[in-house]
Amino acid sequence: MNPIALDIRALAKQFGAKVAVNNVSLQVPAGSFYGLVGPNGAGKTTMLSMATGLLRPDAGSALVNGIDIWAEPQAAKRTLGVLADGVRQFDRLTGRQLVTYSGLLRGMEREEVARRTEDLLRVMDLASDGDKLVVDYSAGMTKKISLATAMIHSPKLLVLDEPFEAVDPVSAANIRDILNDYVSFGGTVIVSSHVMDLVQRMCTHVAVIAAGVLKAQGTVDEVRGGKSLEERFVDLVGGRGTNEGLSWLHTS
Ligand SMILES: Nc1ncnc2c1ncn2[C@@H]1O[C@H](COP(=O)(O)OP(=O)(O)OP(=O)(O)O)[C@@H](O)[C@H]1O
Repeated sequence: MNPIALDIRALAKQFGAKVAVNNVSLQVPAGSFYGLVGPNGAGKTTMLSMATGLLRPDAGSALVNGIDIWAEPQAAKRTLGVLADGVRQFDRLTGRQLVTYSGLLRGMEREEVARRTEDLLRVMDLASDGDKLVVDYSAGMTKKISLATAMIHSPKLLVLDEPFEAVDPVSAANIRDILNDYVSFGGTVIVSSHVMDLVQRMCTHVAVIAAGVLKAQGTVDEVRGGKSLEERFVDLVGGRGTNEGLSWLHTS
């Protein structure tokens, strides 16, 4: 097994004059539960999109389990499951059809796909909505069905952009259990999140990114250095604003 599940090497991306990701290198150890945190617009989605073959970088490369995602996309993607942020699903399919389609697309046997699809619908608490069109799903249901499509082929590495956003607490706890179990049996998970408390409790490692630049990476304990992750995060990304607030919003 490659000791580095995701090796991000000097990735860079600019949109017009805006530098979204500025020469970021990051090593995600195999078997880790890796959190990626940063303020809004920090470049997390852009970096993960480049590292998973969704967005072509201006410079740099990314190796998934030792395979260059842009040089050998098919081989690299075989070992990878991705929950992308804001990418549209084929939402005229039902949830059951979408997960099934995702498994068949990966070249899996139909019977195995059917078995895993039912398992995934059950653990995502979507069994009774499996025959509903995805376009009619709520935001949280869409997130959960997208997660199911990312997991059906049992990849070695799961890259999940904001997997808990819009998901109810019971479903989130179920998903956390599944991911913990997956990691304890050798899988690697990368999650981006804004919830510091969750990352501190759930992850073994964390990277902090702000304004396209990597500010810190390491084990959660190394990065937080005796403080809470939230306090450390505020230190690293420049602290809280000291503006005067919105006095016109005070109604009395
Ligand atoms: N397709 C695009 N065209 C132009 N600018 C873009 C594009 N995608 C991202 N950006 C810009 O790049 C920067 C990084 O955006 P990105 O979505 O990667 O941030 P993020 O860390 O995922 O933010 P959030 O936590 O709010 O989801 C932002 O300034 C954003 O406006």
